[in-house]
Amino acid sequence: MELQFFKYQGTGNDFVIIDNRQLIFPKNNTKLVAELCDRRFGIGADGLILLENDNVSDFKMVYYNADGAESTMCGNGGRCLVAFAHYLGVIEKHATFNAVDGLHQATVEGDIVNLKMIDVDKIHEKQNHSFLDTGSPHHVQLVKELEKFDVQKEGKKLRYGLYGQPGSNINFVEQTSDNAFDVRTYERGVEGETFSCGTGVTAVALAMFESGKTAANEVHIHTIGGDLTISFEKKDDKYNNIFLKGPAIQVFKGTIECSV
Ligand SMILES: N[C@@H](CCC[C@H](N)C(=O)O)C(=O)O
Repeated sequence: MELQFFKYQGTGNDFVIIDNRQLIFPKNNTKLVAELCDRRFGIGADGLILLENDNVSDFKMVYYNADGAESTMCGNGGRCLVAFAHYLGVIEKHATFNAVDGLHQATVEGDIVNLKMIDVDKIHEKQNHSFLDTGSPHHVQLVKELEKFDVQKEGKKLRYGLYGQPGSNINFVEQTSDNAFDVRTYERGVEGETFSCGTGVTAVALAMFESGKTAANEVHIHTIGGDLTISFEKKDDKYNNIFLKGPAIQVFKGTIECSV
């Protein structure tokens, strides 16, 4: 079978995207998803996303990690899918779409996609880290000398050691100013460091606000792959109107022969 695909990246978090409105993609074929995401034997990506029709919104997002398993929400992937929907003409400037964690709204302006994330009502504050769910589970930990930090080794240890199954994504953070942080993320399902993680930087912004490290409700995050801005409101101990904003770019498109 010849499959048409598109490759997108959002601050270096990269995705294979497939227009599955005609339900052409074999959705239970974990091996195929992993092969397409393989950086040596496939197209190469941190994850694969299907754009599908939806009854109540502009489209539906189906997200798979690079290991081939369907997973929870992907913030950068959501932003890339909005850019793809815009490219296809499915949406104009505004979008409402359904994802595994519920309905999301987004706007597109040039290469910039601003995506509304789910509300967050619980942040677990521990001795040296926080844990919260921003659509996907995230461990947030401040470290010194982030640039030199062994994200792969320490991330893997915590991902399995502290969280077992189903595990968690692990974010290591260094504060750079009143309202800015550098972040490096170990992503479960990729089982390694990615260049950026959208639900991860969202978790960092909220955790840093909750613990008093910042008083700003617009936080700037620098990742290996680029810069993202997170804005939010806190009302009655609950975070709402959370937005994740940054670039989402089509890198290339093509076709690939695959056995299904
Ligand atoms: N890169 C994503 C997060 C993708 C999901 C994650 N790997 C998981 O399985 O929890 C993002 O931008 O949010």
